[in-house]
Amino acid sequence: MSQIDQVEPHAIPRLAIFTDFDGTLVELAETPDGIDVPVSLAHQLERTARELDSAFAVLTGREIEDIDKYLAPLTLPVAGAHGTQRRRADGFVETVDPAAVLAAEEIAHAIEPLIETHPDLVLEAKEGAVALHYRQAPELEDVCRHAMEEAVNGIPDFTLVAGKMVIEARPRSMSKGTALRAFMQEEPFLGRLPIFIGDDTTDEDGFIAAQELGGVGIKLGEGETSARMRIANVASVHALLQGLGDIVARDREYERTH
Ligand SMILES: O=P(O)(O)OC[C@H]1O[C@H](O[C@H]2O[C@H](CO)[C@@H](O)[C@H](O)[C@H]2O)[C@H](O)[C@@H](O)[C@@H]1O
Repeated sequence: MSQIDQVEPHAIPRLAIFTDFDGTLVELAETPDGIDVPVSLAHQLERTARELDSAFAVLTGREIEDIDKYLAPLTLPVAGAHGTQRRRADGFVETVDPAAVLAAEEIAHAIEPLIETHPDLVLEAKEGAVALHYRQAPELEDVCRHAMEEAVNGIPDFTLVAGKMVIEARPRSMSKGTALRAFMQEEPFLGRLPIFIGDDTTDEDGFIAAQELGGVGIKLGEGETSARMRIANVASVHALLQGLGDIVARDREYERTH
């Protein structure tokens, strides 16, 4: 037994951890499919989730099936497509609003001709959301914004959000904030203190929700934010998750042995 194991731990609040995916758990890449996801990531997240009694969820702009593909065989609670999709901790997948699915299809359809003209743009047609990426053609940012504005014009239930080299359309009523609040009303999140870690403007709703529920938002990198805390980079996020898991494990071990 090391010296630290003999020191009585301070009672830490029971935590619920929520994290963004791109730019937070994995480094950004030129294209959505180009990300490098180390095999060790799923192992690390599995361990952190286990220490937190599964009160660990990913809130992402990607679809749930995309996250599952990158973290297989791990299946976590996930809110996908900016809160449009949600898989609860008990594995139940909520039905996506059919009106949102149809509207997203309509928006994607309207953008297709632009992609044919500019093959460097990437269109992601998701269940209930649409992303138009211009990372490989930054000079087309305004063209993309105008095209997306026109595409959502006449769909009052949808709004646009600007992320990192991407313009996304999603239902107005859905966000990472609504998803975080929904998780927090359910086991095993209920009664815990929420922490949300993210890097982008699309994470702001999540920071605000976590903080309104008494928790903390942690912003990775620079830029204006509502988050009360900051973290430097993806490696630091991995270290933080590992460290929080270690603290909870140590508390549990201390209770077991004293
Ligand atoms: O909420 P997130 O998990 O951060 O997802 C936001 C979007 O991430 C992806 O796009 C971003 O990452 C790509 C890969 O690094 C990068 O090429 C792109 O420029 C970024 O915007 C994803 O493709 C989108 O569907 C997510 O909404």
